[in-house]
Amino acid sequence: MGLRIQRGRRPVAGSFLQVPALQLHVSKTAMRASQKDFESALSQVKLLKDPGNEVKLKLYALYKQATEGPCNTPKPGVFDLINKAKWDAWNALGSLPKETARQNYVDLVSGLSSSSDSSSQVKPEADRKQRGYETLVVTSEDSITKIMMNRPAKKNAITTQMYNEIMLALKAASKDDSAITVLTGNGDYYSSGNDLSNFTDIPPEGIEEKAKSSAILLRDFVDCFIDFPKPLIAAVNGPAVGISVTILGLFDTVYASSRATFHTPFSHLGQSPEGCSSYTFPKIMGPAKAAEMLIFGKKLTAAEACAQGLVSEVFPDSTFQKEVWTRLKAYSKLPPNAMRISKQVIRNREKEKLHAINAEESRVLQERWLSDECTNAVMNFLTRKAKL
Ligand SMILES: CCCCCCCCCCC/C=C/C(=O)SCCNC(=O)CCNC(=O)[C@H](O)C(C)(C)COP(=O)(O)OP(=O)(O)OC[C@H]1O[C@@H](n2cnc3c(N)ncnc32)[C@H](O)[C@@H]1OP(=O)(O)O
Repeated sequence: MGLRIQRGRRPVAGSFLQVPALQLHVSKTAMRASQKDFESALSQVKLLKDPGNEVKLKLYALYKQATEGPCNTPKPGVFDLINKAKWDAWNALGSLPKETARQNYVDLVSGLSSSSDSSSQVKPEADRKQRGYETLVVTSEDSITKIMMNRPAKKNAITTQMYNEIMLALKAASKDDSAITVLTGNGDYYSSGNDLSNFTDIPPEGIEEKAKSSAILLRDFVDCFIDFPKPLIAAVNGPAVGISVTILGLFDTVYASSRATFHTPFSHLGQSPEGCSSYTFPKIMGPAKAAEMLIFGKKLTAAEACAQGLVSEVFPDSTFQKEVWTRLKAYSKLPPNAMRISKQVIRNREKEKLHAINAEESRVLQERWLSDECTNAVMNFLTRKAKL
């Protein structure tokens, strides 16, 4: 039997970041005295830049308290992470009077507006930042588009939202005027791979439907790397796990910090290889070394990954950023059309094959996600019984 995490209510689409108070409408039960202020705060909040999940939870809780009074809905199940966090925040307000909650909401929004006004006097660096991404920081400078995974507190685990944002960023980078594109991570990890809480966001249609849509997402995600037309470089700033490792076989160059490790523990997770690694890894490092990684989950150091051809060059961690960016700035000055055409010559004859492999790996994984082996491994992580 597959993972059957029941959700009390229909899950909010996507991640919590897309959801909360920002989209709520004014309820008829809002208080008369400062209804205008409250309505104006509700409009204002939609214009603010993302205040972060913690503040959004506060806004959500105050809104609910102001419009409905004390928390009056059943506590969501333990795996219904998003709704449980929202419920906890609302419930924590206890019997706070509606009027006070409304006033607190207005005060909170007003505080956020003034801090966002002062930060809107942007520095030049902020200008280069592309807006609209919540899980990434995307910048374009010196003919380089840099896509940085930006969930450092979660080791840059890849949520559904992050998969979608990476696809958007790659599509934009393929059309912008940069010569090369770089993927990297913020914080101590490059990425811990698929965010295992993706398994808890089960729609009312059930786990099979979730597995089906996830296989489509995975396939589309990997297709973007297969089709990316410009030189694509990974700057692996720290440990890399799962899909963040497998897709490296689709990059043109991989630079690693001496602190990086490369780990694909698919069997441990009851899963199977993706990112075309079932084809690229044996080709890069030979079938025996690839099997140790992909079947037995052997973790490679940066030096080992370099010796086996997955990594182009390893830099000491202390000078990693400086050395890599100096190198990349030099490369980005090369004639962009020549680089793009060279990439096509190197990669194009494999493209059709890679798409077929991606489709097959995604199909196999769709079944794996419904297996007991996978269910148990994910549950063990989510209930804090196991880590890699
Ligand atoms: C029905 C099917 C739906 C599936 C949808 C799938 C979509 C496509 C999937 C494509 C296939 C991809 C496969 C993979 O990538 S497999 C690899 C998955 N990754 C892992 O198993 C890593 C799990 N994490 C860990 O083992 C440890 O966190 C780690 C060793 C990485 C770091 O340990 P450390 O002790 O240093 O740090 P913490 O564990 O305290 O981590 C800090 C916080 O970050 C959270 N975290 C880290 N990694 C993940 C993750 N991958 N998923 C979810 N959360 C993660 C961790 O829980 C901590 O959070 P808190 O501070 O809130 O406790």
